[in-house]
Amino acid sequence: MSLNNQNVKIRSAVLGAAGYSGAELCALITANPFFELCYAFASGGREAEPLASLYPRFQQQIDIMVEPWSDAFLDSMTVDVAFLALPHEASEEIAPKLLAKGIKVFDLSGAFRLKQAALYPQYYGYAHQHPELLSQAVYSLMEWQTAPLGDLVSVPGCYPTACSLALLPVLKAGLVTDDCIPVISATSGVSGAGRKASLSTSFCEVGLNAYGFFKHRHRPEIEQNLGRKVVFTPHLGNFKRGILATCVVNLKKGVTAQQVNDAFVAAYQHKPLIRFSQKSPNVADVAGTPFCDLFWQQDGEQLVIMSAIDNLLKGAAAQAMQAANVRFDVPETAGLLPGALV
Ligand SMILES: NC(=O)C1=CN([C@@H]2O[C@H](COP(=O)(O)OP(=O)(O)OC[C@H]3O[C@@H](n4cnc5c(N)ncnc54)[C@H](OP(=O)(O)O)[C@@H]3O)[C@@H](O)[C@H]2O)C=CC1
Ligand SMILES: CC(=O)N[C@@H](CCC(=O)OP(=O)(O)O)C(=O)O
Repeated sequence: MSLNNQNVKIRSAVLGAAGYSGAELCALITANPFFELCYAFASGGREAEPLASLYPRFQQQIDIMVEPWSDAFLDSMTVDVAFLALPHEASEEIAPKLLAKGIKVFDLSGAFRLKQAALYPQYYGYAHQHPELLSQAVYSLMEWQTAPLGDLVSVPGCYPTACSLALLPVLKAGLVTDDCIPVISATSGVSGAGRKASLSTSFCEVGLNAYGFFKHRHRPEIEQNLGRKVVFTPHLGNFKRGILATCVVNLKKGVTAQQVNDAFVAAYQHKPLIRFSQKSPNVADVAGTPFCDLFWQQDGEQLVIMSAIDNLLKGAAAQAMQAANVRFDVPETAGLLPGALV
């Protein structure tokens, strides 16, 4: 389906619009001349409310009601695409119903990211109810995606986006030793945990701590992307948005700085949402933007790669928008550049 015509807008719904990444999506769709935000939904458990009342920064910018979701909308709403910014299990339940209605689905949760259903109980804590969809879902790390996106698009996780964009250039270029297990430490801002209240993410509790040692659900996703084992340790930091990932690998003997540089240039020279930093990237410089900032330092056979993204944008909503732009054959950065609405 090609709709490269601003008069025929791609009719869109956002489920989970009351949450952090869903609200960002509402803003990006509104800013995109090729898409029309037709519906915004929250869970069934609340009253309809303007998005601008849930997020006052959208006053006089986005005029849409956030409605309580019910399956009745499956029959009444007319849209081309639904963006799901829902808990994993809710996405898993709702996505097949939308697909059955002929609606393209871009899912921001982890429900369809892993190819092996057997990993879901271990890393997500539940057995997958629709394993048949895992092979159909196309994973949209767009800088590396070459296959067509299809009807069910699984948008990468925030940490896997930061880490995979950092590591894939040198891995794909064959510069890393075969037995190297990349070591990744990544710190996320608190919006990574979503808008719902919880003690561990409340203002007085958050400092800087690691969590999820070896067991975090993003570990198998990163390993699936890289094709090798990793040691992945996420951290929670006391800032609102952004992820800074530090990735360490061993290079093959004799790999030069020029070869490393060339690998990054070859991978990203035509990728508009990747920026090379001149010094260690700072989450403050990517917050509110759809960019991934990369920086690397080499000492002999050791390479450290730093990656910074906004977890809610390049790590979620902007990446979904980027994929939807490509899926519907409109400019890849429509609605994303020059700046996201924040
Ligand atoms: N936050 C982040 O940095 C990132 C998040 N993601 C993923 O995106 C998804 C959303 O995350 P986030 O925005 O943080 O989450 P939030 O907790 O901020 O928002 C979740 C939204 O989903 C709605 N919802 C919850 N359950 C249901 C249901 N059963 N049916 C319909 N709607 C429901 C909520 O409605 P209500 O408000 O009424 O409760 C809310 O609007 C998650 O899967 C997350 O893993 C992906 C990348 C990064
Ligand atoms: C700080 C924080 O809690 N971050 C979340 C990850 C963000 C997220 O929602 O995960 P997805 O990218 O898979 O959707 C976590 O560690 O579970």
